[in-house]
Amino acid sequence: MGRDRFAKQSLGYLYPRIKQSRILMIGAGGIGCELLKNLVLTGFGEIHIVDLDTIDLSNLNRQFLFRQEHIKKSKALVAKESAAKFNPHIKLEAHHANIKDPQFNIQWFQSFALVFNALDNLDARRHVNKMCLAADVPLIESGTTGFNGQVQPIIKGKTECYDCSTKDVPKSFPVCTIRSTPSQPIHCIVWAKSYLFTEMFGTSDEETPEFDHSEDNENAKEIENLRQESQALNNIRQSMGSDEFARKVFDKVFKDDINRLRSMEDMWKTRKQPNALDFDGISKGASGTKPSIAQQDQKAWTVAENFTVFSDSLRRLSTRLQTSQSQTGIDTVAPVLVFDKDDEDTLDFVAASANLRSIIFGIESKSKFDIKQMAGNIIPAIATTNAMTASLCVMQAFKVMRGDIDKARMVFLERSAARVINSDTLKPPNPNCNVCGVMSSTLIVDPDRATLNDLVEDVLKSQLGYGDEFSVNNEIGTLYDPDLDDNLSKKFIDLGVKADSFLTVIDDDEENPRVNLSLAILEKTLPEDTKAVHLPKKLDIARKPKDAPAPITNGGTNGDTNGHVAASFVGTKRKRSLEDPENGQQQDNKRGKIQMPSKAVGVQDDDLVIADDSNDGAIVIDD
Ligand SMILES: Nc1ncnc2c1ncn2[C@@H]1O[C@H](COP(=O)(O)OP(=O)(O)OP(=O)(O)O)[C@@H](O)[C@H]1O
Ligand SMILES: [Zn+2]
Repeated sequence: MGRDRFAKQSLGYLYPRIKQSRILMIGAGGIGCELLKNLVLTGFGEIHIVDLDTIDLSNLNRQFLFRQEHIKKSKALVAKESAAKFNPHIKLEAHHANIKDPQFNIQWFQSFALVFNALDNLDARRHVNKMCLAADVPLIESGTTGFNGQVQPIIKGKTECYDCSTKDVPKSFPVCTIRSTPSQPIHCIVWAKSYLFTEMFGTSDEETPEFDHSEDNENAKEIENLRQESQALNNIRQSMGSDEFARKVFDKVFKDDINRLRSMEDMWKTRKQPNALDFDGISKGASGTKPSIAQQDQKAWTVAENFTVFSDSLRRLSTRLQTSQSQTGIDTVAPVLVFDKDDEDTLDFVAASANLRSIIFGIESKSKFDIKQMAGNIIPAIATTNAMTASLCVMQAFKVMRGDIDKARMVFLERSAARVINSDTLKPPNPNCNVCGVMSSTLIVDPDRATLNDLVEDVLKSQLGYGDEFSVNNEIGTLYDPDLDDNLSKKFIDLGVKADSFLTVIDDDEENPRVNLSLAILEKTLPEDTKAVHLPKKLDIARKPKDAPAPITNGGTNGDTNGHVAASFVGTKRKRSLEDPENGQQQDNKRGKIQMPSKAVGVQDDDLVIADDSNDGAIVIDD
């Protein structure tokens, strides 16, 4: 019996098309492993897999294409090898890379019939959404969080895109709660992970996404105090490796800082006063406790046990940092350590430090296991949810491939609803969406000659008839508007506008503005006697609908919502959210104005100025 007999029977005329289709799957993690198995067994002819990560022990419980012997190997490559065994007739291609790498440009996306997202972060999702819109390739977006799952087919011009609705924000906490008045274990965990660990082993001037700066006026004093304390900790960091190091750190954060806080009497009128810890007393009591207590991760440790794990992990981390520092040349950037919930040394340090702080403030201590979940922002990933979601992705893909867009659905997996699987019709594109509610075109640019002025004068004003009120923006901010004409004479390359990047033209005409114009840069050497910037074909740009819903600002979507393709999971989130360094970089084209460093163009000596970066949202947890 042929292996494709049942597929042929159930898919009918679609089957030959599936067999000839070249498709792309991004992410080979929880959903990706299940999805790849489905795609291979369905018989898609050529499948490309992109994943930037390597296999971790913690993936093995649910990412069934991976085994113990694959740990530390490329997810994309191992997934390809494992899945190839299910169906030898399929051509599989693995890319161990970030989907944002320039090699994955619009032309490359255009070579696929369908794209599947099996990602875990907002930034990559938004990027793929944009690329699929630019390439006009249907995208099946998916995500899971615990028992919840969601699948969203996205088709340019016909359905909402990933960015048509606003997304959840990551949790952050007022600085004063973290620094002075913690009242929950999470406050102490954030302090240990984002403040103490970073000050000791990381780069201390990092912007901490878990700190809410939205009330910075009120918090200004707290922030100044925190800065002074950081400076003092930095001085202590210089004695890393000495016998006195553990005592110095301990006395600073668990005694001196606490005593200073205690002396601020007003603060404790309505709250329980914290109690400083005594190094010598605890150290004596901990003399019989072995560092192996750190392996007991299911129980809440005693003060002595926390002290032992704190001292031992401080020593382990110090040795690691000093070893890598000694192996680094003088000219290179000093190495730092980064918190990773799967890195035992960093987790031990954060768990013990957080618990010692909890003890000081009379807050319940947590087990290392619990702290791992909280510090890693984890809602446990559930294999069954991933498997069900992956199967729903394929079901929706069939509808898209048949051209039955009106039958395609946004599908939800939920625990709370009467039915586990629920669906909703796909909404039309939001006309005010900054990503898809736009006119798209390529812009052909001669990189040796093209200036911003060529775009503004020749193309936008002369050819397309824009008035005076409009701006030209890229991912970082505004390059041109009526009040910012300094960049006009600069070349695209000096402004960082490269091949395959995007420019957005926003019409600010008060009467009848055009929809946003998204220009994908295509570099080409053009004959000297032709214009250095031009459009490949004439554009007829629609005007913004007058009665459209309020514009989506995307303010506050600076964090990962993980599986959340729509607002239905608001309030929940999984890991990677706070660690993702690029969260939300592309969220708002108009967030800041940019003047390029003059060195690049040899005019004046301006520095890079990014102003008005005020759109980052935050959920504030009350004390
Ligand atoms: N920009 C990107 N380019 C390519 N792959 C990406 C990108 N961002 C995330 N991924 C991949 O998407 C996958 C998402 O899978 P999943 O949500 O199961 O995460 P995981 O890292 O495998 O597991 P967990 O985070 O639960 O330990 C990961 O394998 C991750 O490496
Ligand atoms: Zn959209």
